Amino acid sequence: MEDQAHKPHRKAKEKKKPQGDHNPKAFSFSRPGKLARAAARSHDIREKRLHVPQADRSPDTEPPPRLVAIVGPPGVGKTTLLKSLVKRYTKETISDPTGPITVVTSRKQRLTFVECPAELTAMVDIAKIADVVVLLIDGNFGFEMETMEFLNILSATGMPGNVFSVLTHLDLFKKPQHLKDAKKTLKHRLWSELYQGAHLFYLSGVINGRYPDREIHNLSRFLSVMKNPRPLVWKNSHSYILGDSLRDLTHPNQIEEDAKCDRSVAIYGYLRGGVNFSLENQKVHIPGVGDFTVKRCEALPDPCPSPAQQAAVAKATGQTGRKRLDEKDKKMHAPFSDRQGLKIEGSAIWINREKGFHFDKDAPADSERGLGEEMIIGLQSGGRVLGHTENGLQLFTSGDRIVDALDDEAEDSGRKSQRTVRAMGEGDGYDDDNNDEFEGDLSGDDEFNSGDEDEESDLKERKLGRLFKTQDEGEPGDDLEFADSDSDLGSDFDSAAEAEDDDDEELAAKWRADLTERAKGLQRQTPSYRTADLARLMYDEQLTAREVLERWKSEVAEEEDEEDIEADSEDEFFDSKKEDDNYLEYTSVPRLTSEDYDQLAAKWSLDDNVELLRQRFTSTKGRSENAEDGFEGFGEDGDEGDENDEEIEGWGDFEDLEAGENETKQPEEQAESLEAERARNAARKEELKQRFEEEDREGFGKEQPQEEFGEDDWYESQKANLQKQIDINRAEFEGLDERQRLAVEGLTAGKYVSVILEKVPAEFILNFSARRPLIIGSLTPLEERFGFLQVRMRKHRWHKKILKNNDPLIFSAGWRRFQAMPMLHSWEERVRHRMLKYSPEHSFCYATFWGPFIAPNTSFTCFQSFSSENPGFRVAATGTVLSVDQSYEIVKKLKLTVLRSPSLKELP
Ligand SMILES: Nc1nc2c(ncn2[C@@H]2O[C@H](COP(=O)(O)OP(=O)(O)OP(=O)(O)O)[C@@H](O)[C@H]2O)c(=O)[nH]1
Repeated sequence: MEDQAHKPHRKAKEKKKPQGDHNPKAFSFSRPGKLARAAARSHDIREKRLHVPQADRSPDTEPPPRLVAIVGPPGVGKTTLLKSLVKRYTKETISDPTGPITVVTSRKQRLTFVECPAELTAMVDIAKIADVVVLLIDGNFGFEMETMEFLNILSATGMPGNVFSVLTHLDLFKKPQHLKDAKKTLKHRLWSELYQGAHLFYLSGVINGRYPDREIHNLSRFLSVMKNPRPLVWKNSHSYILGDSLRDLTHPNQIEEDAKCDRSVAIYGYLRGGVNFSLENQKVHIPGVGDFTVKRCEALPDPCPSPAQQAAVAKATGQTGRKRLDEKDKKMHAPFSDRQGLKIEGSAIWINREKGFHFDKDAPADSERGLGEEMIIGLQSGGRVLGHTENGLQLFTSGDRIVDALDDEAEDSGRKSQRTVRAMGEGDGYDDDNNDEFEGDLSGDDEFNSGDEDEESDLKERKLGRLFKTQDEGEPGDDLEFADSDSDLGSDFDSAAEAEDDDDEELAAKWRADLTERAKGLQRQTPSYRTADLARLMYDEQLTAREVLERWKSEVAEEEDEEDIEADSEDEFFDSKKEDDNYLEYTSVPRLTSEDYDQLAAKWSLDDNVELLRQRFTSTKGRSENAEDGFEGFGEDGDEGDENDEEIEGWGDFEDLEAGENETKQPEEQAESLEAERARNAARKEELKQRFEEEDREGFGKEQPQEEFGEDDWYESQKANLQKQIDINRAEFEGLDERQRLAVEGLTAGKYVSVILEKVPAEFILNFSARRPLIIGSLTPLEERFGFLQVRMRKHRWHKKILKNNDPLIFSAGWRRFQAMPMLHSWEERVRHRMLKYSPEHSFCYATFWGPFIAPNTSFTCFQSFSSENPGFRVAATGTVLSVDQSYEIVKKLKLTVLRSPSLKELP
């Protein structure tokens, strides 16, 4: 056979030779858009972490229970939710929860629930202390004024890390589609108020006076597992207590003699916040009551310890503790509340169900029993508590028997119809027809057509926007109106308010008269020294030394003003006052007499001296030949010469002058004093060196390697530094015994304490209601003083009225709520503050008022009235404190501010 002809092999494809350095496809992305988004997101997440590092002030021991505030409009279901949550955590039923209720929720965690009444004062106070906010919204009605007010107060005072919103009354929707729509709209509205993705829970219907267990379980899981949010600056720099019980310690005889006598009061509660609380003489403020000095503060045993805490105690004392959080471990502390028929007053009468008192009720009847035991057995007969007796309870012999006192609650299955809400005031732009229509829509009226887009959008608009309708037209616009004279203030504002204005004018005039006196007094006491002004004047070549000092102390103001300003009595307000003999010791500026001025003038007239002084500030060229002087920082370049000596001499002279010595010295004397000065400096340097060496032994002064930090490393290193300081502080206290430590360090957060206050007005006790939060907030030394505060504030866009200059406003700043009359002004051309007649409509303005000091950068909210009869949005303005001082300059007339320049030119 002939060889079979094979099909020839196909020629292999020639491989493409790589043409460039790399394959461009290998380095491209399949979906660049997605990648960009992913990169942006991971960058965002990284950036989020980078807050200004904050010292972790959480206590070493058990932290205080987290404070969960339940907030919402009246009748929205706050009490129902509180009861449901307490039942969920403790398996106990509280018929009338009042005041803070602390419950153990897990092995290490406890929560304190507090219901915030729908009063503005309570909402303002609670916003300052809440760690977690549960915001109740009637899903059937929509957002109400209280909800929006509270959210705005929260954002102004500092939003806590966790705000959970809960929609109630959802069972009142008849059609599922309406329910779905309402949920969706409310969710989006809430997200725009809080943040995208804010948690929203739904509670539908009330069974036996509580919300359905499954839904409560869901909410409670979130409450239990939430993370520790970043503490707010205000809370981290103050300590505070939310009082959960109160006792009047005043002797009964004293009250009998005079019912209105000042009381001694003990308030109990968990200590919270970032700073320690002194055992004695701690200055505190109770919102709504006033400032007090704590007589004594004592740490008490924790009435509601967490299982972990109990286990730790058991371990320390040698007893074996339980490992699991079983039913018996579930605890509650609610002294103000009525628990299962037993009212507990104060912490003195404390009955613990598990461990309070044990007796055998089945013991033979003839066995000896105390009176208390017999009463309890009587109550317990048949296993029923008061109100559960079959025959009912008869209070008076002739009275009816109350049989179903508690049955109402058991059968409470919620409302059958939509709840009525706070009515809007007249003129808010809604007629009744609209309201009716709206209610009908929401409660599932048959006419509602979910498919009709127009109507749907109408629903949304009405539901969300009806309470916050834009202001009427014709209100003053954005243009700023300046106050040119007193008569301008209020003259052309509102004809309807004219009569009121007249009164205001009178009051304002009176107030201003007082103010002038006060300002004078203050000016005399504590002149305001601003270093920025001093620096500006010092470098003004046209001024002599004397003029600089005088100007700085504002002495020239009076002379110049006399020429330029009309002789208006009120203008005295802007005059600076000459310094007086009441020169307070705490001023940091040396006192100079007129003799000193002459000496200084003589000295400064020499060009050399001026030049030398200039060098001091503008170059590092200085002395260095005498390293033993201890002034190494001034010059490293080794320039030697007489000039430097003179320079030092010059400073020596200045110091001598302070001591009152004559400036004109003989050269020998000068040389001598120079030697003495050097010797002194050498001694000081030696002492410093020794001190450093001592610290060096502990590794403090060691040469720190100059590290190059990356972005993250730098952040971490700052945090590590803070932690190091905390560790040093802790180590410092560790050597002390317990009592000493308490006396020096004070009580740390997490302790259950009693605070004893004296001279508390009787009205506090007489009008006390456990439903309102009782807060004790510590004050820093600055916050005890009064003076002028300069703030930047903005009228809230939902507040209907614009704010008028000098009109009283209620401020909520720090712990305090106080009324003040802010003088509104603008910061013109960065040179002067000029008074305004009214607040600008949509932008910030400045305001200055007399009030209690507060640290700059603290934010505040303002209200015209707290009254709930006041329809509309009550938050009038929000802002931040810029500075505090004893006097400020605000000009009223433009003339005042331009006049100075010609007089400056005349100066030599
Ligand atoms: N149908 C229905 N009724 C509810 C719902 N939530 C609460 N209620 C009822 O509304 C009434 C008022 O509830 P509360 O819990 O007392 O409301 P509150 O917010 O504590 O009221 P104030 O303390 O007066 O501010 C009670 O009768 C509840 O049964 C709900 O989701 N659906």
